[in-house]
Amino acid sequence: MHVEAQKASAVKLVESMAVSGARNERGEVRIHESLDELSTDLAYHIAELSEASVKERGVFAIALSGGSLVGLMGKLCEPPYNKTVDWAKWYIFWADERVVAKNHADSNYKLAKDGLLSKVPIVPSHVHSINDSVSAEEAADDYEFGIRQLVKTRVVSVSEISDCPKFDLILLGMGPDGHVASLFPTHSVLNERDEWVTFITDSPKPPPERITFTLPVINSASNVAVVVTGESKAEALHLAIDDVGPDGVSLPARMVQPTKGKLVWFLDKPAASKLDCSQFSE
Ligand SMILES: O=C(O)[C@H](O)[C@@H](O)[C@H](O)[C@H](O)COP(=O)(O)O
Repeated sequence: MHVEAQKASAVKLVESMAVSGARNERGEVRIHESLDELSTDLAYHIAELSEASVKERGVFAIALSGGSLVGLMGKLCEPPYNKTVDWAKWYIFWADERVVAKNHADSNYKLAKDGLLSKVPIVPSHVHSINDSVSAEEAADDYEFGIRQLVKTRVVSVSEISDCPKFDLILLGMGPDGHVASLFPTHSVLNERDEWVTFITDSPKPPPERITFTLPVINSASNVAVVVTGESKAEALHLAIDDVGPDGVSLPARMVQPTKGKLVWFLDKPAASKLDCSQFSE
């Protein structure tokens, strides 16, 4: 099938899906019938944002996370997106990374390389992975320095309201405890306001040493997509999205509140099972 025809049939497929899309002040919530539909919708969303960003800025600066997210992005490697996405304009970053060697099974870089980056024509010099041969603290400093250089050359734009980089898209997963990136509940890094990238050495989810974007950077992005699947996340998702008063305030996922950017939650039904859908408007 011709690429344009493939693109048109991808649009039709997404339009025909029974995704319940709704919004409250926590952003747009898209609940999917199956993981297959979620993956289809996610690939479509990312491809659309890439196209818009390349048109506007000539580049697409995207930050990934670890966990199940990369597997759920798999449809980007298939038609039509493997051909229609302008891969040469992509610049890849990590919203968080485990401080391990790049060939280690725990490496978020390795996960993305094996599952996505090696399957599409990304320019190798556009892949901004961490320096894995130094301490977590040095790796965080080094990563922030690298981003500062790319802000100067406008590969990453800068927020008009905070002194922060403005990524075109930051993709996050969420743990059953409500953590996003490597920002875990009650951890002091949740209060970090000065650094763009910080580090932890006591992650409750192994491995312990990690670097992570700080909340000001996440909340300065043009777009944030949080991808959450499975029943084990249902309670945390309820606290992150519903109007739960003070119960939710300290949950990292609830602190994801882009100042000017767009927030979209990609959920499957089990993850969304405890949401109070009466709060949403179409
Ligand atoms: O490196 C990491 O550990 C992550 O970036 C982390 O924040 C992950 O996204 C969530 O823990 C969700 O992971 P799952 O989707 O696999 O549950």
